[in-house]
Amino acid sequence: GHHWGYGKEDGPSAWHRQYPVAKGNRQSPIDIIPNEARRDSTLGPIFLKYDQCRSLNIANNGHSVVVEFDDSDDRSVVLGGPLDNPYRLKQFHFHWGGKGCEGSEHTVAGVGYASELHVVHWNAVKYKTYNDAAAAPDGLAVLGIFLELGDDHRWLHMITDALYTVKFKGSATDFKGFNPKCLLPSSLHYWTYLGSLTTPPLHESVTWIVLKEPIVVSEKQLGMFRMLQFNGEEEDQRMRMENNFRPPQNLKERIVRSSN
Ligand SMILES: CCN[C@H]1CN(CCOC)S(=O)(=O)c2sc(S(N)(=O)=O)cc21
Ligand SMILES: [Zn+2]
Repeated sequence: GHHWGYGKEDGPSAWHRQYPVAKGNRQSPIDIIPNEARRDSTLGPIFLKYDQCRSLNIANNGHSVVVEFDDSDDRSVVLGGPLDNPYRLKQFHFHWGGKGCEGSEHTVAGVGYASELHVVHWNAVKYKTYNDAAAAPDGLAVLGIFLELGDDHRWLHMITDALYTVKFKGSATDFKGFNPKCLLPSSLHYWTYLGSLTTPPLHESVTWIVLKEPIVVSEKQLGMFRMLQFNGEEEDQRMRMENNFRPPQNLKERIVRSSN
């Protein structure tokens, strides 16, 4: 059927037709205004237990490039902060702009970053399957990490070197031994709020944990993501994968909390 995308006809402003929750009360991303975030002393630090994580593959799903993990046990989890129990690492992926344009989904006081990394975790304590969790109000916890342009990132090449193997939608290749810990900034201070998936089906199932400190990558490294294509290898129309971000949505009756 007519699939959603990021173009003029099938992009974020059209998603509400097939996914009415797009106009819901806890949609993501949002513009985060630091001065209006509530500093909450009951908010403890987050802990990322990734040392036993097992990456499986890297894939192009026609919307982004995704690295998936073995989530058959609690070997790699995020816990603490706003979370009532550990959430299991499932995958990470990116959103980015066109050359020289902003491409993050969350913005900070109206300012976007070049890109945004999402590390997706699910509540396997309360839900039997990932699919169930993805549709439940406390089902997912996504860590958002901003990417700003500067020097080369010393570990991102492990991902950009693999991008040529997943150029087209529907391609996937083995990607073992990658630990997302190497993509974290030095500080784990964060903002947190209740939101949604930023792509269809836009389920309002995400506790967002957005790190305040960006990581730095080079324009050259980020440019490698733009070699990816939205289309499959067999499709005539070649569409460069870029600007795969949803703009900020209405905060409605929500508050953003800030870790200390
Ligand atoms: C292209 C499809 N993207 C989604 C696929 N999934 C949802 C459905 O799964 C059963 S998901 O849970 O892996 C996530 S997380 C995520 S974001 N940008 O908010 O972090 C988007 C999606
Ligand atoms: Zn995302």
